Amino acid sequence: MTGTTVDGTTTSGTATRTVLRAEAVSRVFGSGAGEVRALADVSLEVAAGELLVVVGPSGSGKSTLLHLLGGLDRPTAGRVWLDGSPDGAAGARADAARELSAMSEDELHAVRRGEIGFVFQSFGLIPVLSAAENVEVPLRLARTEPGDRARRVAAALEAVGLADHAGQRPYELSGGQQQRVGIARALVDRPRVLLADEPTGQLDSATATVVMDLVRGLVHERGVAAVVTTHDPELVARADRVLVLRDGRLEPV
Ligand SMILES: Nc1ncnc2c1ncn2[C@@H]1O[C@H](COP(=O)(O)OP(=O)(O)OP(=O)(O)O)[C@@H](O)[C@H]1O
Repeated sequence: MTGTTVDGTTTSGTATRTVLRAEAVSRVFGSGAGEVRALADVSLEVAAGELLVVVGPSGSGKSTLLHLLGGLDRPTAGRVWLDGSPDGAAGARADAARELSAMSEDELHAVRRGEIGFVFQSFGLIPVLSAAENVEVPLRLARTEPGDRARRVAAALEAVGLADHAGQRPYELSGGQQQRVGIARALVDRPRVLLADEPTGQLDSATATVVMDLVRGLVHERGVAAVVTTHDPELVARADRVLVLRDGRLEPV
């Protein structure tokens, strides 16, 4: 299994690098009368440095899509690829693509830990740990050397404007600050993909805008392929591209 990336091209012809790709992905929960088709035939691509925002009403399948893209769940049909296309489309090299949806649990675990950063609506911080210790968690799991860990945690907190709050615990921080810790934690191990499920859902609209601007800046600066779901129409303006989900299907753009 290679870690090589792929060079593709967008429809506009600008050279980009596709990092994440879903091909005709469907997810059905339950069976018989209780069957729920949460996603139906969804295809998308996300490029390095691109902020893709997915909007849609409650129950339209946004979380389900993010779970499939992040290898937290497997599609009932269709495939999810990291690093481009399986068939050489758009200039991609076939041998560079890795099918997330076909990986073993161990492989998925390694990919999730090393290549994908997750941000959650409820922040997901560990209450007894300081901001710095929370950010450090992925580096500890990756067995990063302590000196390097300290440097990278400091840089990540600096990047989200929280250098002066490193020692504070989550309950001593505002909601917006807690989510900035969540973003620092998601990015500290330099993932190539960032997946954020309603990251501003618990924030007031002014704070939500600040947090989304921060995500946008970091995604562009670091060349991360990002997918963010939201209900908030204000945040759509921050997207490089917007997809609309309705009843598990992508609406035509
Ligand atoms: N584990 C599950 N078992 C059964 N049904 C599920 C499961 N997860 C999601 N669903 C159903 O799939 C559909 C899509 O749910 P999903 O959580 O993806 O929507 P969403 O767009 O993220 O909603 P929200 O904006 O309210 O978070 C819903 O009908 C939901 O009830």
